[in-house]
Amino acid sequence: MSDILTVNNVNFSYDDQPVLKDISLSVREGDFLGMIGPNGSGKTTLLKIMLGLQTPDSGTVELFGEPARSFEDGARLGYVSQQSTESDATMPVTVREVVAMGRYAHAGLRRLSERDRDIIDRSLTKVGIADLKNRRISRLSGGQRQRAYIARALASEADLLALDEPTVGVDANSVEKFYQLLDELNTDGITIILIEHDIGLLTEHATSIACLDGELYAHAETSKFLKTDALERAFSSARVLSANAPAGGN
Ligand SMILES: Nc1ncnc2c1ncn2[C@@H]1O[C@H](COP(=O)(O)OP(=O)(O)OP(=O)(O)O)[C@@H](O)[C@H]1O
Repeated sequence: MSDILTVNNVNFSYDDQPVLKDISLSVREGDFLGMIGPNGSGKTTLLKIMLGLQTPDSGTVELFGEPARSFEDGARLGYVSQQSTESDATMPVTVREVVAMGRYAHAGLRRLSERDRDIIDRSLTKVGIADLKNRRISRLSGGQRQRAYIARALASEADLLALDEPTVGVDANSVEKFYQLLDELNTDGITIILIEHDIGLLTEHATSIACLDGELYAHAETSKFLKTDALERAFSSARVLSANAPAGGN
């Protein structure tokens, strides 16, 4: 399998506050990469840089062989950001309309075709919320809403799905079902990058794990990662880049 995303020597600061230091890693087609690290360790920032949504101070990122910042085929990417930051969560649109937005990445301004509508319906069914399609997105639970955003990515026929702590506030039973869905999508060939604080879930589902706290402590296949001391170092040591970094915040 070839690399679809490469990060080379990336550094990033917010104002004068260093957040990422000399990060290099690659993601191969078909990977299920889990990213873990303490609060405020730079995971969300790195994910945004990987997707070309934020520009590093130095270093390069290539997405599907192109510089990530100028990558234009948004339909190939599905990004499910932290729940609170989704702006359409409060808009008066139905679940089906949100999912249809993924299809407009292909259809542009033309009317949706029979095939487009079929793909939208299949995406809703795949994530298990077909029965909620006429409900307003704002009336869904957090877990249901995350599924709607994944359906939107499926409708755009994304090759890469990036999720930032998608199951925060979701009950344990639904978390397990959610991860089963991710496993299925990964088996279907979709590459997944996911930020998750639960190492147990990553051990069970991710094919590789990256641990960071400003710098990258380790990135390896899951079984090899578990033999490293990366988690211990990242979660027990003082902050590498700044002892005063505030926790959390996005
Ligand atoms: N827009 C911003 N402006 C200034 N500082 C920011 C901004 N966004 C994040 N930060 C800071 O950058 C650091 C890394 O934040 P980031 O959200 O990438 O970490 P994270 O590992 O995803 O955290 P969490 O696990 O808490 O979600 C934190 O110290 C955070 O306070």
